[in-house]
Amino acid sequence: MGIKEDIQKFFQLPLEVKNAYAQDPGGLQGYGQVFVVSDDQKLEWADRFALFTQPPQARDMSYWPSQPHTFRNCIEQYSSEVMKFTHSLAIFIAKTLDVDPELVADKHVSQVLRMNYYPPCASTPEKVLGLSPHSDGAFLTILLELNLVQGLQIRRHGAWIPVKPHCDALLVNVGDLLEIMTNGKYKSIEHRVTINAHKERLSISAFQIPNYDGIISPILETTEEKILYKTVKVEEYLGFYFSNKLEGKRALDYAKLSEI
Ligand SMILES: O=C(O)CCC(=O)C(=O)O
Ligand SMILES: [Fe+2]
Repeated sequence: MGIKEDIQKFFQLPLEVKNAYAQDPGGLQGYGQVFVVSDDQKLEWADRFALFTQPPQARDMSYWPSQPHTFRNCIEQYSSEVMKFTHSLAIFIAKTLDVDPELVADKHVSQVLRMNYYPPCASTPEKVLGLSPHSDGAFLTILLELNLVQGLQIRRHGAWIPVKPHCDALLVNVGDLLEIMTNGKYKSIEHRVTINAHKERLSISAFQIPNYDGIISPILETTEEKILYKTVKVEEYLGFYFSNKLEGKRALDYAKLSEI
C-alpha cells in the first residue's frame, strides 16, 4: 500500500476517528482547516491534515494516525525521499546562482507535510475555493497530486492558469523564503485551488523550511546589487505568515524594502 492510497483512506475514515487527531486551536498540526483567523471568515472547501515530519525530533507521534495501519510507515518513507530530492534541488539552485551549496544546505532542513482533501461541490463550485490565492511561506514546496482532477491554478501576468494534473510527477513551488534569499531572482508563485463539481481532489504538500531559529538574508551576486529584502528571522516570518489570512503574496511585503 502506498501513501496515495493511505491518504485517500484516511480522509474516508469516520469524522470521529479523524477528530482524534484534530488540530488544537491556533495549532498547525493535525486534522482540520488552516488559516482560520476570525469567526466571520469565509472557510475553504477542504479538509486538511498536517504533520511536522522533519527533523525527526520535531515529530509529535500523538498526531500520527494508526489507521490505515501502513500510514505511519508510508509517511516516514515519503518524507525522507522528499528530503533527499529537495537536497539535490537546493544544490542545483545554488549552482544556478553561482553560490556555495553550503549556503543553501540548512535552508530546507525542516519539513511539514500537509495532506489536502477537496470534496466536490455540485451546486456552486465557482463560488467556493479549495485554497485561497497565496504563495507558500516555505523555502520550497514539493507537491504531489494524488489523482487526475484539475484544481491547482497559478497566477501569471494577472491571469489564473490551470496546471495540468500529473500523478507521477512532483511539482515544485518556489516559496517566499527562497525569494528573499535570492534577492528576488527566484520569485515565489501565487497559486490557488478551485473545486470540481463532481470529483474530489487530493494532494500532499511538503513544505521545506529552514531551521526555525535561523535567519534568511538576501545573497548578493555583486557588491553593486541593490538589496530588495530585509534579513528576516525564520520564526518571525512564518509566525507573521500563519497569523494572517491568505492573501496572494501580501505576506512577503513584510520582508520587502521600500522602493527608493
Ligand atoms: O492542493 C494543491 O494542489 C495545492 C496545495 C497548496 O498550495 C498548499 O498546500 O499550499
Ligand atoms: Fe500553496
